[in-house]
Amino acid sequence: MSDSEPDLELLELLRQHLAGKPQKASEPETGVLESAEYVYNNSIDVALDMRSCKNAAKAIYSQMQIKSYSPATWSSHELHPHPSKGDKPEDVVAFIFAMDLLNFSFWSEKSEEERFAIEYKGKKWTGYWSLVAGLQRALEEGIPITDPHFWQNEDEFTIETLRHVFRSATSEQMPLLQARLSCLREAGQILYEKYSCHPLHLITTSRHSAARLVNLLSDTFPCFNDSHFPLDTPFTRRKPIRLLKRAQILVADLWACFEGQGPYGTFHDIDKITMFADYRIPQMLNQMGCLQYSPPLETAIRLKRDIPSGSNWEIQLRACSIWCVELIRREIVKENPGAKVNAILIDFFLYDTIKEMEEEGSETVPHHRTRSIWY
Ligand SMILES: Nc1nc2c(c(CN[C@H]3C=C[C@H](O)[C@@H]3O)cn2[C@@H]2O[C@H](COP(=O)(O)O)[C@@H](O)[C@H]2O)c(=O)[nH]1
Repeated sequence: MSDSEPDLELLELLRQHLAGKPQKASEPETGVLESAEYVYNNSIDVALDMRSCKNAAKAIYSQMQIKSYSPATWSSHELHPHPSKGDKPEDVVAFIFAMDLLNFSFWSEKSEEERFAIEYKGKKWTGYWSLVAGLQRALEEGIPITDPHFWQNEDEFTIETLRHVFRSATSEQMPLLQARLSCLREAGQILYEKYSCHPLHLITTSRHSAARLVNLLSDTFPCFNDSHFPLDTPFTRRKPIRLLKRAQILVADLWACFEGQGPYGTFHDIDKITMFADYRIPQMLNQMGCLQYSPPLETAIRLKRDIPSGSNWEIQLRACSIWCVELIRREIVKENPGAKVNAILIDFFLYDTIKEMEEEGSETVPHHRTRSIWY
């Protein structure tokens, strides 16, 4: 956490101490939506087309209804663990924590046949699903890849172990393998020091607040702290731009997996979670006409040029996408009072839809190329 940011937990404790009695401390906020709106209001390379957003809201909501999108959609994916599939809840929590520590940067410039892929259950899995398949396969092979004790064991858990866990069915290896090892090592050390070596204790510390858990993750684990002071940028604000993609998707995965219930899925403020700023949703929003690029940015994306992590373009792409999904969400709720829709379910729908389009080969503009551990 940067020095200029107040420690929300400390502020809460201070308030209660000064009051001499526990009082309802102000509910924590993640600051992501505020960051997104700020960047949107200062963007010159990314804009939102309001008519397309309005049309998208109608189309998205009707499709979500037809496909009955709900938190249960999460466990319907064959690779995701779930108590109904015989997995112990505590093991599911450990799986989701390990998965979202590593849930980044699977894109490849190779062809569909040559790109990094994991063979599991008789299928070749690519992208995000290669991560899930690799973790499931490792567990079946008796490698405790979701156990923070194992992550700290420098003799047993080496780069070779991780290479084996994510061994590819093609000549291309999983990207950023060393960075993934560092994420697990760091998280294992911090969990050991502060949370009795299990992510369960992080969740109980958050007292069923999604925002507090997101802040806890980004304040405690540097590899979850997806905040940036944009580089060459007109943004003059003092505070970092908070996007917190993997911290937020971790909370969302817990909420969706446990369907908003029980000790690990109940979050009274789950609607504070925004869309997860990755490389797929901006692509889908652009495909729907909602997100518009300046000519130089459009050219860079179409030519698949590297767009550096933390750069002005990249921050605008990700933050404006968060704001775009927020406007779509507001439009859906305005047109359908009482609709059971939040940014998480809209996001899940958009991700699944762009993946179907990728499968059908109907993407028209590529996703942007940024190689980073943040998404
Ligand atoms: N915003 C957003 N980003 C998501 C997901 C998911 C998968 N979530 C599942 C859970 C419930 C849903 O129904 C999904 O089936 C992965 N990603 C991100 O995308 C990138 C991987 O892309 P590709 O290489 O093409 O697979 C990478 O940054 C990864 O972190 C999502 O839902 N939303």
